[in-house]
Formats: sequence, structure tokens, C-alpha cells
Amino acid sequence: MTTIEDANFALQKVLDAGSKKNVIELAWIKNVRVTIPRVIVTLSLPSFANSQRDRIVQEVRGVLLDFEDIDDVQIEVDNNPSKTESQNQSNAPELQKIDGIRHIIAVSSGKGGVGKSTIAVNLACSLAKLGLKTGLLDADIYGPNTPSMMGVAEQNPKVTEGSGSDQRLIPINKYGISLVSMGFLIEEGQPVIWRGPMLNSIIRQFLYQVEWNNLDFLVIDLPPGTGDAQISLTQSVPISGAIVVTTPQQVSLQDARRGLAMFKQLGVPLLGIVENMSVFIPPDMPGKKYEIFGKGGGQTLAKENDLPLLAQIPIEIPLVDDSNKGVPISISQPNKESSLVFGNLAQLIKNQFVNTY
Ligand SMILES: Nc1ncnc2c1ncn2[C@@H]1O[C@H](COP(=O)(O)OP(=O)(O)OP(=O)(O)O)[C@@H](O)[C@H]1O
Repeated sequence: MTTIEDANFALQKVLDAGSKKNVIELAWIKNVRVTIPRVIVTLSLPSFANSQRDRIVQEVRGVLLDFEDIDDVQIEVDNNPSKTESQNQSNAPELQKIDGIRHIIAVSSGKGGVGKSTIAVNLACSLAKLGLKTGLLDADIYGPNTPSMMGVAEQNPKVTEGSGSDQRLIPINKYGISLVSMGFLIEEGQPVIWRGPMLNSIIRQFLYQVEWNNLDFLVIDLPPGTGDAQISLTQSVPISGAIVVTTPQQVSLQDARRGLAMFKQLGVPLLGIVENMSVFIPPDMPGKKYEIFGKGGGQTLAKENDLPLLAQIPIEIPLVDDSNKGVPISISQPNKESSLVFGNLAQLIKNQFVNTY
């Protein structure tokens, strides 16, 4: 006799067209009841999967009718579960607009070391160069290195006058960018042991008690990966769009896919993919490009998720050197290829949001 376990197992054959993950894994099946000869399934689809609704319903019905003792499948579709609904289910706080910020752009990566902070920093600088008021929040609690890339040594930024909850943290201004780092809260060399709820309250306090000065964009450098910290962060702030950074290798795609699935599941809008370290440009051979890490990774990821490949950033030695000196390449060498690519990326993001001002 068919059981709920059998039904759930069979439903794993139904896949999301983009991520190729199955509907059980993606938690798109909210409920399954089996009362032979009938099965009742509740589907809970995020808004980005609406276009697949009819196909998914048909396939769910198909795989369940394959059982000999089932001849009636009822499917209830809970369309576009709102963010507030899913947050209530997980007891997450409701998203609240942050005073003084128009748009929040999250820069994320499935794993560390792919250049996420480099991209967050240079994107922020390039947005500022377009005349947009820009802030940068380094939320990478595991390696808050944005201040050093921006040449900011202060560990203790100033606070506004007043007392207790009236007081607000004043961002550090560098290269025209308002910078705040979680690193300001962590003593150097100390391990980070914050868990979801603790992190959640810290990040909220951090964001809502900062004197953000009418920013057009706040770029957030998220921690790498898809653990508690990332989920807390993405549920704490109203993100306008997320960028997923990958390198061209196949191995980093798997991690990036996990990142994409997390954003989709949390209902965070995705802006697209940025491929870093696409080609190496040797400084002594202008015009030469070497595909050190293979090619096509960013394009593959973009295609399978129906997202744009927003930028392909080359490996350039000054990108490391200048960043080590505390000056992002977009500021120090605006005519280098990577600076031009960062400029285009900023323009794309501006174009996407400028009409909503
Ligand atoms: N396109 C590039 N060309 C040359 N060097 C790069 C490029 N992108 C990143 N790097 C270098 O690679 C190193 C890692 O970059 P970065 O710190 O931005 O990665 P990350 O993904 O933020 O890492 P983490 O997960 O540790 O925060 C840095 O030394 C940086 O200067």
C-alpha cells in the first residue's frame, strides 16, 4: 500500500527547471496526505517558479498516479507565499525598511576566497563614481577584510550624541563611501561563535542603529556559504537584489548553486551572476588573456537559472597589490580592464533601480 514516504520519494522526480533540484529538496511541497485511493498534495511555489506551475502540477499528478492503488490526486497550490508568511513560520523578524537607504544589494558566494569582498568593495566604489550615494556594510563575520581593502584601520567608529538606544553608529567615510564593518565588533584574532538568533539581533541593531545618510545603495558583503549566518542576514534586511559570485571552475559552481537555491527559497530577488577570475591578463603582455581556471562557469550558472551574467572580472595583479595597500583598483587605476568591468556592473545595477527612485 502506498505510504507518505513512497509519495515523497516519487515526488523527487519533479524538478525545478532552473536549479534542477527536486520539489522536495526545495521545500515546494508543503503537505502530502495519503488516503488510498486518494492523495492530497499542497504545493507552495515561490513567485519566481510561477511560470512552471502548470508543468509541476502535471508532473506531480503523473508520478503519483503511477502507483497502482492511487487513482485520485488532488493538488492545492499555495501561490506566492509572501515573505511575511514564511518568516512567521520560522519566527524570523519582519523586514522593515531601513531609514536612509533606498536599495540594498547583497554580494554573496557559495564558498570563500572567490573574490566576494573585492567585488563588493569595487562595486561600491563604482556606484559612488556614478554619483550615487553609496554605503558598504561588511557583514562577513568570518573574515571582515573590507576595512583593510578600503584602507580603514579604525576599530572603533564614533557614535552620535545621546544615550542608550538613541545613539547611532557613524559610518567611516572613505573614497566617498559610508563604511561599516562587523569587524568593528569583533576583536582581532577572536573566533566567531555567533549563532543564528544572536547574529540576527546583532545585524538588526547594526543596520537600524547606524546613521546612514540617505544612501541610494547599500552594498552588503555577506559571509560566504549558506549557513545560519547567511540566512539570518538575508532575513534581517529587505534586500533589493543579490549577486552571486563564482569563479569559472566547475567545482565552485556547486557551491554557487547552493547559494542561489538559498536566495530563491528565502524569496530574495536575484540580480545575476558575477564571474570572477575569468581570465588572467599578464601586465607585460597587453592584449593577451589566459583562461587559467577554465571557462564557461558563470555562463552555465546564469543559463541554468535564467539569470544574466552581469560581469566577468579578469585576474589582474594590481587588483591584489592595490587592495593590499588599501586602495580599491576602481579608485587607484580606473582605466584597468577590471575597473572598467566594475564600472559596467555598477551602471547595470543603477539602470535596474534608477527608475524606482
Ligand atoms: N580578479 C582578481 N584578480 C586578482 N586577484 C583577485 C581577484 N579577485 C580577488 N582577488 C584576490 O583574491 C583574494 C581573495 O579575495 P576576496 O578576499 O575578495 O575573496 P572573498 O571571496 O571575499 O574571500 P573570503 O571568503 O575570505 O571573504 C584577495 O587577495 C584578492 O585581492
